[in-house]
Amino acid sequence: MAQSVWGYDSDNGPDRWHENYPMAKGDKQSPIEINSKDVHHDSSLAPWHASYDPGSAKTILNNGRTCRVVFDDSFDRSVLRGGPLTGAYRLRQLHLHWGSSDDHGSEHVIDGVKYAAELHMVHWNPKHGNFARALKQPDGVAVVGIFLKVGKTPKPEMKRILAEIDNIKTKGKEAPFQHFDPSILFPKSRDYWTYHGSFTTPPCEECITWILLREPIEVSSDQMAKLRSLSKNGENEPLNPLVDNWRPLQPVKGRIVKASFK
Ligand SMILES: NS(=O)(=O)c1ccc(NCc2ccco2)cc1
Ligand SMILES: [Zn+2]
Repeated sequence: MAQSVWGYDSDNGPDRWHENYPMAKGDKQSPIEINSKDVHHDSSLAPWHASYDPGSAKTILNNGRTCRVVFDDSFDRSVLRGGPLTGAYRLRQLHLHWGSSDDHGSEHVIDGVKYAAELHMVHWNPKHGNFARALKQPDGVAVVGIFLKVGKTPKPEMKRILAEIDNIKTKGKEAPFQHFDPSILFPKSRDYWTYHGSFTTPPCEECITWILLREPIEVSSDQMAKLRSLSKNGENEPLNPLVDNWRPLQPVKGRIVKASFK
């Protein structure tokens, strides 16, 4: 019987990840709840800057666990700098986590508020040579997290990603996705929280400097429904909707969350 690959179902979900990925029980795991009363305003925190080359966008895929856009990270082509980071981190991919309804789906929770989805832009530190080595370092990876809040108006900048979903409905499907600058997805404000944590999926390595944007972007309920039309299953398998691909909250274990704003 093939070992059940990790996922979000009862037999392979977050409570069992530690069986194959021991880091899942570490003391710097993500996501966490951000409680504004416990946050430290750090006036020394610099603003962060993304300079992304739209030509670095390559493909969009459904891996059965999320929808992911992949970028060319073979040189410093699309990079994130500043904020809590030292040096330029290369953009490797972006993906999302979402719920089965609009009232939940984000991984991080802010003062008890769960958003409908959370978008992650994953960057790695080239001083470590490659992504595989970077994920073994505490300063190896930086993820910008953007919350998606359901409102009356659709987010136009999400339309290209959502339009591509019809071509990647089932697990393993991939399509070209070019000429895309993901910084169009950023909200107006650059305010952020930052803390040290982990991948929110296996291998759960504690290599991430999280940069969570305070201002959510607004999407429509129809746009969320489009995201939920993705399937976990492969083309000729029974329908298994790709929803609720979020990890539950993990223990903060004394970590300090810093805010760039008062
Ligand atoms: N949700 S997330 O932003 O923390 C995140 C980001 C990237 C990975 N990558 C997983 C991986 C590690 C080695 C190969 O592939 C996993 C999770
Ligand atoms: Zn993620």
